Amino acid sequence: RLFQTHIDIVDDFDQDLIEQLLVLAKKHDFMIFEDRKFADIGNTVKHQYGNGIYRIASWSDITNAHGVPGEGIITGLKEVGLPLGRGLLLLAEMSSKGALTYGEYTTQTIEMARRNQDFVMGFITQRCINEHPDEDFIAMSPGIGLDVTGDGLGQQYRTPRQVIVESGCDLIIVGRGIYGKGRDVQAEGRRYQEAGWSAYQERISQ
Ligand SMILES: O=C(O)c1cc(=O)[nH]c(=O)n1[C@@H]1O[C@H](COP(=O)(O)O)[C@@H](O)[C@H]1O
Repeated sequence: RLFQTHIDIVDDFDQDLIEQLLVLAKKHDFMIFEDRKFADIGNTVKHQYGNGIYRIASWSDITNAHGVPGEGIITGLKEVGLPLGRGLLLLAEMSSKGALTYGEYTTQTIEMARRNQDFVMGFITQRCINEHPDEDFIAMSPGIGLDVTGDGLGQQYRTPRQVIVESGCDLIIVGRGIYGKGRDVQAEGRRYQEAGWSAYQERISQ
């Protein structure tokens, strides 16, 4: 299980929040994924990842980055994250309408990951990326919804079955489908977990 954070939108952030999060992660056995989407040159992201108020690398097991600045972004993040045993996801394909993450951009992003397998563990993607028998990049997919197909701000939703069975992804990332306005968080959490698990079982039984 994975808990995704956007730490920079917490209004009352302090170090105690991190301490509490780490206690919960241990108690309930989940990993933490700060969805920071780094996108700057290696030297800058190195500091954004390791320093500042949030010190993301000190508590987040996984983070993610765009390939747009070139491979230096991975090298910079790796300098900080590898000694701490962290992992990186590259954004190969985004879920939003009109996203520019396709074609040659996506191809080159995947090649960057292949050259950095000591640190890049997978992708944010809408489909399975693995092509070679020895590749085991994890494919994590946001844009998951059982009840709606969009949010009016460009987000596009597919069902767990479409993403896991039809597109071969491994993990679904669900936000407002679980905690959206008026939703019963526990019931929705179970509903999405069950939908994801049954889709996964269908895929591996094929
Ligand atoms: O990197 C991400 O997690 C991400 C990539 C992407 O292409 N699309 C996308 O929606 N996300 C994130 O996934 C989550 C989706 O939230 P909901 O649309 O509420 O389910 C948000 O935290 C987004 O920032």
